[in-house]
Amino acid sequence: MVFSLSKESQAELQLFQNEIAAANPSDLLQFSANYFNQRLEQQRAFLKAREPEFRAKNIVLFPETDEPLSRPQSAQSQSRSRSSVMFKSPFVNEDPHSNVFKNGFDMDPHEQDAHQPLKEEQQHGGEKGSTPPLPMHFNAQRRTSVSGETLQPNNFDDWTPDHYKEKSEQQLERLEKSIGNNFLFNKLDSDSKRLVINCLEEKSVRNGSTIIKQGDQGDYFYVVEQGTVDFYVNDNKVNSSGPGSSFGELALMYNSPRAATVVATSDCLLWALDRLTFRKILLGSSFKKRLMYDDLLKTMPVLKSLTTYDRAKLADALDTKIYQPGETIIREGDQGENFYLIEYGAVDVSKDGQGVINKLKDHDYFGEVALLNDLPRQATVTATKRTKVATLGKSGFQRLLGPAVDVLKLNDPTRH
Ligand SMILES: Nc1ncnc2c1ncn2[C@@H]1O[C@@H]2COP(=O)(O)O[C@H]2[C@H]1O
Ligand SMILES: Nc1ncnc2c1ncn2[C@@H]1O[C@@H]2COP(=O)(O)O[C@H]2[C@H]1O
Repeated sequence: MVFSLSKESQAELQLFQNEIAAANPSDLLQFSANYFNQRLEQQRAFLKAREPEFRAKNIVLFPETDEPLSRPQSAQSQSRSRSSVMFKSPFVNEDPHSNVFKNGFDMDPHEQDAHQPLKEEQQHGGEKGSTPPLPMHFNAQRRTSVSGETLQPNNFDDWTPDHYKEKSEQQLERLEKSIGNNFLFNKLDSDSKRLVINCLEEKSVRNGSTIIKQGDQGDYFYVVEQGTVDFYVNDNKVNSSGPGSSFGELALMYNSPRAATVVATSDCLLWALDRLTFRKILLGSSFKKRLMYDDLLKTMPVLKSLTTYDRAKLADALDTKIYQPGETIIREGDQGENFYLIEYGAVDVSKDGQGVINKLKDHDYFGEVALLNDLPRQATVTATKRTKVATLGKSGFQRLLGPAVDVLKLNDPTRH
């Protein structure tokens, strides 16, 4: 029998396949569970924000149940159900998701599932301003995980719906022009993009005013539509940026104080996104790489001197590769293109005529000698176990390692 899937289902499956191809998960079931949980939570967040609109059309998205999901729970039952939705992987280090959510971000466990991988653009949104079509047999309240607790609508109790305001056609047009192609939005599916756009708040800022003060708590993430801003760290100007750029993500990502002061250097038109929407929607998509690599970069001794900002920029430029035992990663004499950070695994470093001269493992690095000295590869590097590496291209190596380059030079194994 031949099954014919709807276009929507085919698109969904294609996106899912893309995610698998990109992440190459070692634990496929874990990955799939997290992925679809995330999809469902996104859909729910989107619908929750638009609930009044649906109600006006007599569509009940979140019907009352006999056993209200929002009832207060005993501490014991809470902790039981929380742990059951965490989808703990038996492969810990090898699960790409375990790195994303190893509590390194001080996240509420309720928030964690929201940051699993997202998918590329999906084409099933309704027209602008109209109620999006619902799948047949749609039930927004449907359970999503073993206990369902993480994804219940009441998890959005702290969601501030007053931030959600349908944008006018004119505002949408402006947004599309100024930030529609921004990397922040490229990775969002149409529902999430719409949700984020409708949660943006327009802010006009006068030339010379301070938008963010270093050390303050983070409340909003900003995208610049018009104007320019300067960034100061400890009163030293470190950066400036203009239309289409964004700032203010670090404090929201890491729950840390603002890392810089941001001052308008002309009259500015900004779009501000509240912390919770940022964390629920943007963090797991647009900033996915930062989450993925944060643990690795924070624990690598050679990168100790980098600031949070440096690490974030570095993470943006990294890619993941997995090598099987016996696979050659670098061949002696070749031209150097990448620098490698070992997330987990083991490699042998060998030289023609000398055999194995070094062994490297988790959180070590290699491939720097050719890039630092503009030389051919000085040794062959071969995986001896399944090895996951983060790679950094030559131009990123030269731009993004900052003070870590001095440490690499000092430790150059060919120096003596
Ligand atoms: N060199 C820099 N160091 C720290 N923050 C910077 C730098 N350049 C730009 N920024 C931005 O300034 C923002 C200040 O607030 P956040 O720390 O939330 O996020 C910060 C970054 O988005
Ligand atoms: N003793 C060593 N001699 C040369 N390369 C080494 C040695 N130990 C580790 N390596 C790594 O092996 C890598 C091979 O490629 P590169 O020469 O770019 O950079 C080299 C170093 O990162």
